[in-house]
Amino acid sequence: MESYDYIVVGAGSAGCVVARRLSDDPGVRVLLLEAGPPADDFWVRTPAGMAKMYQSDRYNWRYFTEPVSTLHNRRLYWPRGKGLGGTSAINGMVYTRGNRRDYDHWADLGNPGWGWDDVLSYFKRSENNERGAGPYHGSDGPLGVSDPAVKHPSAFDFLEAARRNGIPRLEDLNNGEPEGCGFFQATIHNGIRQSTYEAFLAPVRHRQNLVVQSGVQVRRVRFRGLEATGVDVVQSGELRSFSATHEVILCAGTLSSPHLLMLSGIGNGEMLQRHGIQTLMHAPGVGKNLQDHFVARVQAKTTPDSSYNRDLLGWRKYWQGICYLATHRGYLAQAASMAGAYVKSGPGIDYADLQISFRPMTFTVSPSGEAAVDNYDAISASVYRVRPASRGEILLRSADPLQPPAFIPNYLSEPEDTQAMLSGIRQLRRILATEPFASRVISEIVPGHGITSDEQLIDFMEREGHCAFHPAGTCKMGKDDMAVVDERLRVRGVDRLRVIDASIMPTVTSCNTNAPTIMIGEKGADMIRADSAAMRSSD
Ligand SMILES: Cc1cc2nc3c(=O)[nH]c(=O)nc-3n(C[C@H](O)[C@H](O)[C@H](O)COP(=O)(O)OP(=O)(O)OC[C@H]3O[C@@H](n4cnc5c(N)ncnc54)[C@H](O)[C@@H]3O)c2cc1C
Repeated sequence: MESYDYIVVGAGSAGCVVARRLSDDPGVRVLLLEAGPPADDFWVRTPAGMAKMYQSDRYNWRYFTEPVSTLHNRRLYWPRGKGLGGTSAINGMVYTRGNRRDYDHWADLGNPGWGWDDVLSYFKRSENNERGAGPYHGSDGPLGVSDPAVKHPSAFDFLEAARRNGIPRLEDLNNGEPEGCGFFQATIHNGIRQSTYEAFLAPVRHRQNLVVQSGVQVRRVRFRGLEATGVDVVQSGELRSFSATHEVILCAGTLSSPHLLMLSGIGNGEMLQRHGIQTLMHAPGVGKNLQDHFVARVQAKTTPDSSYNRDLLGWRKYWQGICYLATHRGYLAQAASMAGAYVKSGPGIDYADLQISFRPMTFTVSPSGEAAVDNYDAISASVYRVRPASRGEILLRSADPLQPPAFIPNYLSEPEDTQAMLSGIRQLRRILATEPFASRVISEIVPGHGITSDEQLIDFMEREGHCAFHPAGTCKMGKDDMAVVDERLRVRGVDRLRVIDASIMPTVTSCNTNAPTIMIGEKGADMIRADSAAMRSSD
């Protein structure tokens, strides 16, 4: 059996960072296993390619939730990256960190070392921000972060209208205390998407001590007693195993890390038994505490100069293509949202609990799955409650590792989420109806002018709302009985096994989740190295 010091499972936002940082030490041998393919084609690297990635058979697991009873039993589409870079290779590239109080709260929950002052250095370490280094930013990390390639005039007007609604303009939405509006930065460098593969791993692929294997699906973790010793995999239809002399590290993401734990006998004992899996460790928290951001959108038809839809249609689309190829700028080099705001849903809220995003364009997902730009001039803005109260879960459906588990998100199951969203939609509409933005709007098309009462807006959310694709929390870090990992991200109750990805968040961050997950990867790798050094010195 091939043997390595560390086996990292899943080459996504966190996994590529962990593999890179562990392999910085030439004395250790690292194996990174990824179920999906290499993801280095033109459309992965080109920001506008996100439209093709959205339902790609090749780079996307294309999951669906179970019918959501609070949303008229709709099954929501849940894209997830599959390939080197994972979801960072298909996401919207918006670079946000949330609020310092998110992390201070993690520390208060019994996770020393995770407060904002502790994690800030890891955000900075990962980052190569085109604005240069500063108190909140780094400039010599692997991950390129940049301002929008084009700042559209209607985005400036959106921000001015927000300001006139009492939302202050911020130069940096990642200052740890965003309460205001501004332009989003993006994980794009010189017009190229910064998947964590592109940023962290591609530059070090030549390392002798780093082996990256794509097309390898891990089926379960192997154990000797309560000690993880390696993994069983399927590779090209064949079953095989790899051994790890130091540790196995699960970085398979919020939807798959708990699944792998269950398949390995770590989970709710009763559920495991029902599927014929022998319980190694009864851990009732595995798959619980699922949190996600639920989104409502407002769209409006606008004057032609307010939207860049027409720049992506007809002959102009080819012109944009030529500009992109020549300069790596223009509308093909944009992230999913251009500008946004963090606001409170009501007077009694401690800190901003709504994120608003604005884009001077619109698209429709066709039945074939491709997102196509609309052939009229329009803008889109959306809002979600960043700290939802609703909790979902992931349940095992089968002992067959190739069958996905059941995803039960329970969106809007807590009335306070619905109330906050109502406030969000109303605030968003107010901004769009304020000058200088107001005179750009011809008519609202979604939800539509007639939809104004609470009842109508709730019905709209239940029928049309979707998710922001930020599931987190299913292997939460903490000390209580439902915690799956401790503050050093070690799976509680067993040895030599960690989880390092978005699933360890005890509460989802008040923002998009890619940058926080990269930070978790940085900090997790650091802890592994520190623990290993401490062990060597005590030998
Ligand atoms: C469409 C979309 C848009 C988004 N937009 C943004 C955005 O603009 N900004 C932002 O901050 N966040 C965004 N996100 C969210 C963000 O990208 C994710 O939170 C983040 O990438 C999660 O990282 P992760 O490491 O936890 O998991 P992932 O990046 O999903 O990595 C998990 C990896 O493990 C692999 N894997 C799973 N199971 C196995 C197995 N059994 N064996 C081997 N490999 C396995 C998967 O194929 C995958 O590569 C978006 C997400 C989506 C889906």
